[in-house]
Amino acid sequence: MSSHLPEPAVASGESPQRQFVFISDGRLQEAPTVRHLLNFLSPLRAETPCQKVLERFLAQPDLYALPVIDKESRPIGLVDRRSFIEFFSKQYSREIFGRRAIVELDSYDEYESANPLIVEDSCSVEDVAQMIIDAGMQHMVTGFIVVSGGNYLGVANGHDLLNIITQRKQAELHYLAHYDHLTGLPNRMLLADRLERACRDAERKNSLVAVLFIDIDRFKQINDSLGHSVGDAVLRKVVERLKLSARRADTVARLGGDEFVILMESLDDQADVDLVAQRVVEAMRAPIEVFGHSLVATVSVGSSLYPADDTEISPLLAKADAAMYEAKARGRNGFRRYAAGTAMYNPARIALENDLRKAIDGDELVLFFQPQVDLVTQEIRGVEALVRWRHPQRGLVSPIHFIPVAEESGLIVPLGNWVLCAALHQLRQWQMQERLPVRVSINISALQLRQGGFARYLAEQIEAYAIDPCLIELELTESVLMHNVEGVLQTLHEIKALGVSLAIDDFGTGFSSLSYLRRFPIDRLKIDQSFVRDIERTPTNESIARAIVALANSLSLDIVAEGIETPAEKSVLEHMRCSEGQGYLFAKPLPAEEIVNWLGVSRKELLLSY
Ligand SMILES: Nc1nc2c(ncn2[C@@H]2O[C@@H]3COP(=O)(O)O[C@H]4[C@@H](O)[C@H](n5cnc6c(=O)[nH]c(N)nc65)O[C@@H]4COP(=O)(O)O[C@H]3[C@H]2O)c(=O)[nH]1
Repeated sequence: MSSHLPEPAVASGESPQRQFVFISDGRLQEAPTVRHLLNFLSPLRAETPCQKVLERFLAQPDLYALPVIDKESRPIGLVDRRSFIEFFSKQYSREIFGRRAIVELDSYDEYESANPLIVEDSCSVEDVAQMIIDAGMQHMVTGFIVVSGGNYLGVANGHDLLNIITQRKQAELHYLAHYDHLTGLPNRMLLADRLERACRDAERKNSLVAVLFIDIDRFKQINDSLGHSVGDAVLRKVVERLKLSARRADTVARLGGDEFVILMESLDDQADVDLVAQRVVEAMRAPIEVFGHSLVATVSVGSSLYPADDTEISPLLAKADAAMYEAKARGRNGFRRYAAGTAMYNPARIALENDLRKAIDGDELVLFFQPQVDLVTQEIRGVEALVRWRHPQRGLVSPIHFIPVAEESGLIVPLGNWVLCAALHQLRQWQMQERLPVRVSINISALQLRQGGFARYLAEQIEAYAIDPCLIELELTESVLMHNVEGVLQTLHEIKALGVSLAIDDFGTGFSSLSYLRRFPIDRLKIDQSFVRDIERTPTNESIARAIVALANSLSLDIVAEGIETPAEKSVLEHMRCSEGQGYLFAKPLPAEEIVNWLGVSRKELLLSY
């Protein structure tokens, strides 16, 4: 190792953090190593004359740094373009030092070389990301040297590293959002997606799609009497048998609890559905052996058919569910097809839907507001309106429980309209009291936006409540932008023309191309709270949040980080120049009157505490 070039930081692949898995399309893969990022770059040798180094930099303007190796091909340093060129730009330096070897340079004060990072090719990308964050991010720009057994292989650059980490994180989030943890089966969300695609295909090909709804008979008894671990083991065994009963191309999904669906695509004949349903019922008759117990877990199965029974996704599932209930009512352990006379019977769900309908018409819904604050000054910049349901029996119900029911039943449209009007009404109150002249963000669901005339409805409400439109922001999820692009684009332009701004909620979780950001008239990105959680000790979260902030800056978009719970999370985001934040650290969602108090009292405390 030369004494002239800086001491490199060498990282081996033996780090204990290497158990990461790469998840794509539901399959587990090995964690990628830096070998995936390798670019060959012919290195310099310690004795290379300075003039030659300068010539290489001039010939390749996109090189940030050049690696230096010794006679045994071991990296000994890195020549940083900026400091080297700055040094050489002085005419006298070129003349005096042009023919000297690079190793002789560091006796001169002007020359400062970058401290290189050298990593073994077996090192995981997560470990390298952590090292780069620990070292202060400069290697994101200069890149790092990759070695094998200490010998020079090539270099890798920070952009490729960030890309691969972002992709992995998105794949992990996609997996968590679309697959069931216990069984590894597609979950309700992925099923809905596949069902929608299958129906579109069927329409083109003039074929059929079937939904088999499967529920384990008396599963609750197994769980209650033998415990959850036995229950879980039974569920896994049931899944094995369902997979064996289904055709190869069918999707077996878990809706939750003991409910499963088999989605059968590209069918020509209802008889195929009956066959698979019978196979499922038969397959469950043999006892299941778990933890020394021999249990029989029979199932009830109901089916519905696209397009004969329904052409919409939710009713199609509901009809298969209703047929399954009929099979249960007829003594369980059997199969029923949906028919026109089948009672649409799912008591819990129907009760919730009915209650929600009444809640929208009555006065059980309330809006809470959560502050969005400037991370540097702690000034309030806006509030997000979040709906709550004060149920007479169940108490305060979280939107997590009733928004999905509202979406599936179409009740989200009247509910969303109620939220919009209530938020504008509140904004008007604050304006009149000269209390809170801040932006109010309102969540808008895809179905609402796709209703014809949404922009007109919005304009009418803005006029009715006499609100300055620049105080209104609509929050959309990435998925809203993915379907019917032209129609959505037009509506968004109409909304923007009113002077209302638009934000993308839960940004980064949508698994979508970023190119739409340029196409759609978006004003703000909200970094999803999953990237904010423990950001100070989770390198992937930090890299992604940093990438989102950089992306927002480069497209001149505003940015808010969601779900900030700790001073450490806030501090990391503040340092990466994320301008605004929202989260329990500042305030939980609060009723309208408490927000005003919060402004008066808590903000002073906030100012003192950070
Ligand atoms: N763990 C943690 N959570 C935090 C923190 N700060 C805020 N949150 C919660 O994160 C959620 C943020 O809202 P969202 O992403 O729009 O997610 C919302 C939104 O998708 C939906 N939602 C709520 N209100 C409406 C509405 O009026 N219309 C529509 N369409 N959806 C709504 O329900 C979701 C859940 O709402 P909430 O339960 O109010 O949950 C809120 C909020 O209470 C924090 O520091 N830590």
